[in-house]
Amino acid sequence: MKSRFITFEGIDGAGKSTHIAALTERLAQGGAAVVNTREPGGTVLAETLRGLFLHSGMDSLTEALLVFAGRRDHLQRVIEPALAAGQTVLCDRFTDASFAYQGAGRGMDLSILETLEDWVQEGRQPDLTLWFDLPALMAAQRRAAAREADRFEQQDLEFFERVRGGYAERAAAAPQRFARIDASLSVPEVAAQIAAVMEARGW
Ligand SMILES: Nc1ncnc2c1ncn2[C@@H]1O[C@H](COP(=O)(O)OP(=O)(O)O)[C@@H](O)[C@H]1O
Ligand SMILES: Cc1cn([C@H]2C[C@H](O)[C@@H](COP(=O)(O)OP(=O)(O)O)O2)c(=O)[nH]c1=O
Repeated sequence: MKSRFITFEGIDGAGKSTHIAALTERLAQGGAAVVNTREPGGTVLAETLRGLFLHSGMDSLTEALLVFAGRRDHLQRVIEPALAAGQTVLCDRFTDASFAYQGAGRGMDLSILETLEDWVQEGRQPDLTLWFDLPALMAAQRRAAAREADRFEQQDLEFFERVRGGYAERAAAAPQRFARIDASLSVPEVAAQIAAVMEARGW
């Protein structure tokens, strides 16, 4: 079976988790072997780094080094073996998040992130990135209703609008890979957009 690497991106509270579950079921019904994973995290080592990343204060370069170290381990131990076995990998966040959060959000030099991306991924890119786009205010309202904020989620609306802009830049630079989903709509409407993207690819 043909492997597929699909990533889910967007600001916190955009609806990624909600739709990963639904897409997993849809793909599994179609006979795909689906691997669900996430970043930061996805391996024992990377989950340890995730704990540090989410809960300790640090500068943006340190954040990027931690998250790309975890990504390397995640690629080697989980993502590449699954793709080699013809499986479908659904990953909640990947490198676009580093460009959006550390780059656009925290102002880190994008050329350093590009270098890390080249070193760590050795050319590997997602086959499809579903970008859940919605205004920062709406995402904050959904988060507030749902859960307690972690270190990143406590940032202000301006930060999340910058992150959103970072995703928009990545999407413009890779229009074949990215599909923008209007995440401000209802859950069924968002699900319909995702289904249309998948159908357009024959998936
Ligand atoms: N389209 C939607 N409309 C309204 N609420 C939504 C929608 N999608 C998700 N939610 C709710 O918003 C909150 C954040 O969604 P979640 O899927 O956890 O986002 P993420 O994984 O992107 O942070 C959850 O309480 C979820 O039930
Ligand atoms: C993958 C990645 C995530 N992050 C941030 C985005 C999120 O705020 C946080 C991950 O938290 P997580 O709880 O996984 O996100 P979500 O709210 O979508 O469930 O880490 C980065 O800053 N850089 C990265 O490279």
